[in-house]
Amino acid sequence: MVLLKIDDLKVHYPIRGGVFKTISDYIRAVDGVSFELKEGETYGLVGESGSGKSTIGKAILKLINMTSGRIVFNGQDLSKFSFGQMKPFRQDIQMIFQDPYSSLNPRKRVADIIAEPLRNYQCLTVGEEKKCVQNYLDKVGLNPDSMYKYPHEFSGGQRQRIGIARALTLKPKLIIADEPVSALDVSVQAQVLNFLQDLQKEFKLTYLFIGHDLGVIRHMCDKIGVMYRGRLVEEGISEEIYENPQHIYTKRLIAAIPELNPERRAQKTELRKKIAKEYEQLYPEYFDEHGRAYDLKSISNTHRVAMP
Ligand SMILES: Nc1ncnc2c1ncn2[C@@H]1O[C@H](COP(=O)(O)OP(=O)(O)OP(=O)(O)O)[C@@H](O)[C@H]1O
Repeated sequence: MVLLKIDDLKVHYPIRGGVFKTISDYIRAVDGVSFELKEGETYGLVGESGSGKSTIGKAILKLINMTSGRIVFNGQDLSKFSFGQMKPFRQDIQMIFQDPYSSLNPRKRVADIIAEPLRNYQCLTVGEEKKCVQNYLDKVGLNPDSMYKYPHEFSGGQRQRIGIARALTLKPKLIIADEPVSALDVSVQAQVLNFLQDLQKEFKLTYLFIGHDLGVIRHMCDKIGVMYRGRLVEEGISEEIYENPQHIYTKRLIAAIPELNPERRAQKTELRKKIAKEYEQLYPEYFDEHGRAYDLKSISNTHRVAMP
């Protein structure tokens, strides 16, 4: 069964510009993206920084307003609802954020951080709430007695587990994991990824997994959608995308994965150079006069459209 269907989603952010510094332009952060996500599946959205991945996650939760398109979750068209009307659906859709250092309120104890969603949606007694928090701490592999500690008393990986526990308390159907391991040490990344897979089986979760590391995405996802400058340029079964990439940007992503085998390393470096050249020829407007690629987040000129 299809749990989430995104249909021709557009999110254009107004930006200030022009002589009078009024809002005159838009950044087409997401520009006509469609894909669907089946129950129990993990769908990976991959793409370079600024390609619009997080914007899709935020639009699903109505944290930002979409410009046009449809987002259908569990048979309900979310695009019709206001931020307030989304409340019942927020139980079913939770988000895990990229940075475990800034996504947890440093002034709140872990018990309050994890219990916050419960307090918004359920009326539990103090005892029930405590039991629930301890249960979820245990589920994410943390000591239940640590519920009275503050976030700074935990490591990055442990903090991400606290964020995961918070996301799980309302028993969601869909979890949007926005680069959940990119801020973590490589040694901790694998632990958290495997742990997310275990939770998926236990809680029958569906993941929309956002990332830019194709190695991680391949490990986690059944299907991959490759985002490029606000558009979905390629989509397919993970292995197929990996074995036979079609779009030049997907080829670049795959060529960027480090090669451990010393014999194949030289081959890969050559391939990387060849693809870089092909890319530059296809998109000369994305490079400066020295052949350096522009940073998408800082210029975004290619996203701009004049206001009608
Ligand atoms: N609130 C905002 N106002 C204006 N522009 C924004 C806003 N948020 C994002 N953008 C722009 O929209 C584009 C897409 O941003 P987004 O954060 O969705 O990309 P991303 O692929 O998730 O990047 P990253 O991997 O770095 O998180 C970028 O050009 C960004 O600068």
